[in-house]
Amino acid sequence: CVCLPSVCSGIGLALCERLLTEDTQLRLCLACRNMQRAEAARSALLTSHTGAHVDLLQLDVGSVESVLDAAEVVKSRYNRIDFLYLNAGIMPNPQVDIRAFFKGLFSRNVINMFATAEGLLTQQDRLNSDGLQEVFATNLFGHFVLIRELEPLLCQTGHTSRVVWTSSSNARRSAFSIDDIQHRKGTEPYSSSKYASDMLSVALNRRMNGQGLFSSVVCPGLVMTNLTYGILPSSFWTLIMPIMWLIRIFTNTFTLTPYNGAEALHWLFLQKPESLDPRAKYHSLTSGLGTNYTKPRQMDIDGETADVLFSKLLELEKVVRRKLCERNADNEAHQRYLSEIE
Ligand SMILES: NC(=O)C1=CN([C@@H]2O[C@H](COP(=O)(O)OP(=O)(O)OC[C@H]3O[C@@H](n4cnc5c(N)ncnc54)[C@H](OP(=O)(O)O)[C@@H]3O)[C@@H](O)[C@H]2O)C=CC1
Ligand SMILES: CC(C)CCC[C@@H](C)[C@H]1CC[C@H]2C3=C(CC[C@]12C)[C@@]1(C)CCC(=O)C[C@@H]1CC3
Repeated sequence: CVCLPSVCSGIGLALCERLLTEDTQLRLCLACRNMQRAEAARSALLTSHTGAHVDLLQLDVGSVESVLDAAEVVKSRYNRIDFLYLNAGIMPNPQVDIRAFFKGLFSRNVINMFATAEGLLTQQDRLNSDGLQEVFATNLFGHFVLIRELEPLLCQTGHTSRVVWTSSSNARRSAFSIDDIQHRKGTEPYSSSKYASDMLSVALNRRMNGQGLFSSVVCPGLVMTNLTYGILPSSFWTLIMPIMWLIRIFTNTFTLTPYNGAEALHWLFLQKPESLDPRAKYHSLTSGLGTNYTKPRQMDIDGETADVLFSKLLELEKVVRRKLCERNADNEAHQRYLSEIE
């Protein structure tokens, strides 16, 4: 079984198409927060792959309660998970620093700026219903809790299983602080959460390879999806498309289509886990002539800090679970009270 949160659109949906083309016998489980969109994604997949086995699962990865409920359903449906693609990601209220953009345009750093958006992007985050920073909760913590809950299906004797994170070239060490893992204080929660997911992948490999669980990180490049249409309107992107094709000659990170962006995710599916580098980020790249390929680059991560992050996430998980239990007990008490005064 291949479980994919979240694939209603963009890179995730393109990956599903590619996986089904690769192996018609796959059993896919699309985990999405919006079931209408999930149904639409399933119909689209079944139109191009008649007879494919595609299940749906309701999952809001930004809510711990939803993650716990979804994990129960998965455990009741499947005996084993071979691949868990952790693809859900948000970038709320993005702001492009126009001044920094023009300054960067005439600097030596220009290619790096286009590849990583370093110094260009900030976001405004908020608290979710669990009291967590929303970007951290969605891009990292929900996935962490999901892996923890699905451990029995992922770590089975005699089998290897894979966790694959859709990270970003925007993940930057300087945006992340081990003393503020949720990025409560900064203005780059997206970059921080993606760097944290890179670290978590390293920590998972350090802890779980012995139990047959292998984690990898992917960067899809710059892809036109709902996420990028949230940064600048689609009409703008369409207008500057010729410039983007031109930039692609200098940086192969402008993969642009979801199909191209899913290259490294697809490539990883075909690799033996033992042959992969636990500290590499696998980049989807597209050449000026439109050829897709995957290239690993070493991540700027130290293993000890990655272990500290893992421990902090375990601690936070405990706290959130306790809060959830208290909230449910309160709700039950309130329901009892309401029925008594009826
Ligand atoms: N586009 C790009 O240039 C790049 C994208 N990425 C990463 O790629 C991944 C996919 O993004 P992309 O395809 O571009 O953009 P999309 O917005 O198309 O895809 C994001 C997916 O995440 C889902 N999602 C968001 N929040 C939640 C949630 N709380 N629970 C469940 N699902 C959720 C969305 O579901 P819904 O349909 O309900 O909104 C959607 O299916 C993200 O992790 C992103 O950070 C990384 C680098 C570059
Ligand atoms: C002429 C145009 C190409 C001008 C566009 C400038 C910026 C809006 C973009 C330059 C680099 C881009 C980029 C991203 C968003 C848009 C840019 C900042 C991402 C941050 C999108 C999400 C990611 O995960 C990584 C991308 C890196 C590059």
